[in-house]
Amino acid sequence: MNNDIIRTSGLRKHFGKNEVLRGVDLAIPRGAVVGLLGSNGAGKSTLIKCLLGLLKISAGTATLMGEDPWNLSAHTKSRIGYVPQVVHLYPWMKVRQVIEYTGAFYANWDHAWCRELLDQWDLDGAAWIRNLSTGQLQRLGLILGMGHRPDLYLLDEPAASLDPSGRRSLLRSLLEITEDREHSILFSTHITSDLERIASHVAIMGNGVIDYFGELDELKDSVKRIRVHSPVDLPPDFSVPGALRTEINGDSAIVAVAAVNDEVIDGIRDRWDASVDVEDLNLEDIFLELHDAQ
Ligand SMILES: Nc1ncnc2c1ncn2[C@@H]1O[C@H](COP(=O)(O)OP(=O)(O)OP(=O)(O)O)[C@@H](O)[C@H]1O
Repeated sequence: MNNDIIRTSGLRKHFGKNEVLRGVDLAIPRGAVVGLLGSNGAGKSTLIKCLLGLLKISAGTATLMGEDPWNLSAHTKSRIGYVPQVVHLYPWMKVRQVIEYTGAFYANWDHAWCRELLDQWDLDGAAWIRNLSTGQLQRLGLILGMGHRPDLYLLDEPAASLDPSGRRSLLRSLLEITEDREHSILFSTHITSDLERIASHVAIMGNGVIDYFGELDELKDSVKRIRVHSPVDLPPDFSVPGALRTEINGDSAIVAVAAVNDEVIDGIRDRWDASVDVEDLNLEDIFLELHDAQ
């Protein structure tokens, strides 16, 4: 039996003529914390919904905890925690009431933990849902999606409406949850600094496919910016193997490279008699370089 909590192969989803997912291949190991990056409209929410069985895939295959998402067993459903991008709740209920109402659907609801999260996330249990701000609603949505202590968390932009202190509390809770390397998280986000703090893996989506999936550290080790200074002007066709983007300015060049290694650096030094400096990039820069290179 393989250890992947989520697996897709050639997963496609179209809405009428609009093909949003165009062959997604993904294998997420159990215990991974995966940050899903992609531009607006790239298909992140659609992928999460397909994995949950909220949308039926058009072609290809997918498994979640070894089951077909469209026919998940009740047991597997009870092990998933989903928090949608937009949280809709009953406006006539109070915060504590909606937590108790939701908890009643689960045999293993952790009431004590929910009280702790309410406290940590500064939510008033006596407040009316209709009076909550967008960020407070998102905090409550997270508690409702997590209260049954799921094994797999699918979080669609969980921090989008949170203020810095809310984001920090959420990240702390997610770090605690995943400490044991048994729980898995797939979360979409545009906030790369959050991703860098908690993710073990990164998936980058573009044009309905996964352009990159791998360990965060590996990605950061391989994509670099190099600065080349040559004694002579560099020609317009100056190129470096694996270059994502090249900016030439007389005798110097700045190049973003997908897979930097000693061979690449030595090759430039020998060919151009140039000095080469290698700079680390943060995840946001890496995402933009990979995105712009498409
Ligand atoms: N139910 C639907 N019917 C028709 N089109 C849809 C439906 N759901 C999503 N789409 C389309 O699929 C595309 C991808 O949307 P999706 O919400 O998955 O993107 P996303 O990567 O999550 O974007 P964002 O970062 O803006 O949240 C969009 O063009 C959207 O209009």
